[in-house]
Amino acid sequence: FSNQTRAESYLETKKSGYLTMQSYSSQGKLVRNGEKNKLVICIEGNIASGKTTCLEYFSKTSNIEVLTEPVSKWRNVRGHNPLGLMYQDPTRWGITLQTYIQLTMLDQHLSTTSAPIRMMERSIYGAKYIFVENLYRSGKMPEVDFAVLSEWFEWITQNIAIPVDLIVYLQSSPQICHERLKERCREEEKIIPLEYLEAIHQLYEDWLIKKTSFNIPAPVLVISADDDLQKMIHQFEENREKILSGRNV
Ligand SMILES: Nc1ncnc2c1ncn2[C@@H]1O[C@H](COP(=O)(O)OP(=O)(O)O)[C@@H](O)[C@H]1O
Ligand SMILES: O=c1ccn([C@H]2C[C@H](O)[C@@H](COP(=O)(O)O)O2)c(=O)[nH]1
Repeated sequence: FSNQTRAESYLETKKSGYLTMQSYSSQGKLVRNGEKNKLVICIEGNIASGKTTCLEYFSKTSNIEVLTEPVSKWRNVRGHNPLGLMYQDPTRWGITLQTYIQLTMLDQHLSTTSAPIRMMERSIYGAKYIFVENLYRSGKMPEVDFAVLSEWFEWITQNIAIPVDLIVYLQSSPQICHERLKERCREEEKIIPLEYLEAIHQLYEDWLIKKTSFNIPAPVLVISADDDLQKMIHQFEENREKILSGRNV
């Protein structure tokens, strides 16, 4: 079998219509059915930087489908709470949470939408390059767990097309995020110290501003996110054209 024939015969058997091999995938990756011409915008940023608030604002625009992070799944998978477990004991449960997050993010990237524009909260890339990386670098993820997660990530990104047209980076100071996080008062996050948000911030800056750490899958539009809600809405409006055209120029 050539790659294409093998994939097609597998998918014929699967009969899900979810993924298919199509000729326009020049790299021979599996691609989503019927999603070729749709724009994908990912909103990245620290915890409590205002991503959900941004998505909620744009959800009122017609022709946009908004996909918030499936945090409810991360807090309850068949009666278990991997998010809470990870914060209690990151060394033991980091891989459990991040494996599940990788799966749910992939599922969101591959889901089909009727709208021509899809706006997603974070991405499979952010989960790996920021959160997995942070667990590993801080010594809280054993090397074998990091290796297994990395193998999974590389297989997925090398074999499945996960197109992103624009990354909107909500750049915020860790202190402001910490204040907002405390106000939001999500039970599992009560133990998050400022240092954790500072580490996440640094990884985001290295990835999307300094561009020194990992591959960036799309152009980046930076929006300063420390302002109050009124000013944020003003900034969203100022950047509306760029965001919805999927271009940062
Ligand atoms: N610009 C803002 N100014 C003040 N509070 C904000 C602002 N944006 C969001 N919030 C509040 O901060 C908390 C975190 O915002 P949220 O949108 O949930 O962040 P994220 O999705 O990035 O974790 C929420 O309680 C939200 O109402
Ligand atoms: O890959 C990931 C993504 C997110 N998380 C954690 C961080 C927060 O506690 C929640 C939700 O993130 P928000 O930024 O508030 O949307 O999930 C993680 O540990 N790993």
